[in-house]
Amino acid sequence: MSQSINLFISTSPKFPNPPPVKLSLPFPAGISLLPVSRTFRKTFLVVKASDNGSGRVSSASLQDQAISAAPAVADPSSIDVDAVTEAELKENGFRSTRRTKLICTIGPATCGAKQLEALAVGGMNVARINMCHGTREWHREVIQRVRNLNEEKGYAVAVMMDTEGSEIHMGDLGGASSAKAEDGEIWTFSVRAFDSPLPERTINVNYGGFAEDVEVGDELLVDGGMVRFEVVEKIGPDVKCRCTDPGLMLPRANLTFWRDGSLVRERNAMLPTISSKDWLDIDFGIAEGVEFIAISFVKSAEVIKHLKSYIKARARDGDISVIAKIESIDSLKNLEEIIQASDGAMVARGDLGAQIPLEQVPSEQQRIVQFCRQLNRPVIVASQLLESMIEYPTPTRAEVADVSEAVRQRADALMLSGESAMGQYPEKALTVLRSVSLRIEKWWREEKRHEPMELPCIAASFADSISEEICNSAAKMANNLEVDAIFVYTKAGHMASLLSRCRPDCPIFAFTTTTSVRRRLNLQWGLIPFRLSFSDDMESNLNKTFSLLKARGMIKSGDLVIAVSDMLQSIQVMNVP
Ligand SMILES: Nc1ncnc2c1ncn2[C@@H]1O[C@H](COP(=O)(O)OP(=O)(O)O)[C@@H](O)[C@H]1O
Ligand SMILES: C=C(OP(=O)(O)O)C(=O)O
Ligand SMILES: [K+]
Ligand SMILES: [Mg+2]
Repeated sequence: MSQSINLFISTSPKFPNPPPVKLSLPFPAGISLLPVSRTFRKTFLVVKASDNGSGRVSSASLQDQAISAAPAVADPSSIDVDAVTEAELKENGFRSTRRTKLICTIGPATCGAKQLEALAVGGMNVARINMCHGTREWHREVIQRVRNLNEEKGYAVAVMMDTEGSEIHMGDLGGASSAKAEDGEIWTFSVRAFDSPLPERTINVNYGGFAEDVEVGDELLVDGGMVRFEVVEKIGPDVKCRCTDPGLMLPRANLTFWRDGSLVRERNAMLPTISSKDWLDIDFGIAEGVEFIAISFVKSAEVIKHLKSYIKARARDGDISVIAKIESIDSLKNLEEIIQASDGAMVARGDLGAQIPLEQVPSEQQRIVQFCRQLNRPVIVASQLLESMIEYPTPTRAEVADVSEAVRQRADALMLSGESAMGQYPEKALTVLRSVSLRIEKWWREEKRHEPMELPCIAASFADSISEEICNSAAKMANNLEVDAIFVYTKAGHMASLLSRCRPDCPIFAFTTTTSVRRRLNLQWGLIPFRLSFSDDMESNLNKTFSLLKARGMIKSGDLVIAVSDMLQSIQVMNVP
């Protein structure tokens, strides 16, 4: 197999960032590589083109040879960054890179290789698969396509698997894509197992205790109120309901029932957070090496601890981060301990809005986002951000305002659900998230409108305290000195997340040694993750990074950089040579 490489031919051993020259391996006759014994001894070689007639001595960086070679295996002498980040840095410079991360739920509208690539180009940082829908085989193929994209194009798109959870929901409508309920119609909600096709106006309910638990007069809400019914009669396993608010019901839509204005949840509160099906899905996620597992309807910290120990005993290499979905009254009650126990949280506004009054959702969102940042846990704002774009090519003004508010709160990530899974305009929706994020971030940065946030000390040990202080100080210095970027060399990603927590004005270039940590960091605010092999010698790490990034036009001489690392307790401020 012939490998193509980029060589940077130059007349100066100081490597002044010349345009790359493409060569194929093996080298043509007459070209050889020799080490240079100067500052860049470890990374630079001289190319002697003895047959070019000029007798010119040229420099090349060995690291850069891997640039256009397939980056499938982590080459110790290269740096992994994707084309989109690279182009963004080149065109717009550091300051204007996007800080808010974007998650797309993958469904029938976006599961093809081409569509996934379009989302990656459009700025998708994390692909979410929702185990409520589709088969494991289907999800496996999606994961494989995302992995191929990463390997072939250098992206660091992480995969988040979201469990079904065991709240009450409808069945799959016997294969229909939706069902329309009209005002006054009588529908049967039943726990019986039917052969398909289902009898007319019949809905399967997944929770065996449903018919026993509901009472005549209860109000039944589909998807938090998209459609409403009133229970009129119970006949064994069948519950007859009259439609009071007509609308479209989607397969597996969530069901809640209300009595005298309050959510009834005594009995279904006994349902396990992680069902037997969820455990199988979790095994699947572990086997597929997903980066994140999001747990639906978390009620307490216990279940998170339980899952984390399960993952620790099973996951092959490294961690899978556990994200707690805050979408129930119980999760709000136990918020602090749930977030402490988790590696991140999601404000799952869809189901949350079905359990608490809608007008309480915005203040809960703000509380969860702030709390996560204080505890240094990445936080995702999810559901209905651009709901109208499932059908229309432009968002409503209200949706843009909602996205802006989440960006202004400086949540780590925004998530698309139906907009990208089954909507008409997945790429357009992603573009809206991207452009609104960029615009609002710029506005708040330029006008220094961010409210400062007290960040409590969270370190569990003295060593952790040192890291935390270094990151807090480095971020403050970065703002005061108006540096172009913070560089962090981090093996497990801890220092990178501590810097992200400070939400500095400049981007954070996070260099890490493994592709899996690189992908995990891609969920966090302001981090631009690179994979790079580095040593304990900061001097050589910096030289190596500068030459690699300069060679690709991502930084230039004179740029002001602050560097920290989890190997060395120091803060360095320097201009790129
Ligand atoms: N893997 C999939 N296969 C088929 N449809 C999907 C899939 N993932 C998502 N969808 C569709 O996209 C909609 C929105 O996705 P999401 O918000 O994740 O699910 P839900 O509506 O169940 O909470 C779903 O209702 C479903 O119609
Ligand atoms: C994100 C959510 O969960 P799901 O889409 O799995 O219902 C939500 O309820 O907002
Ligand atoms: K789910
Ligand atoms: Mg939900």
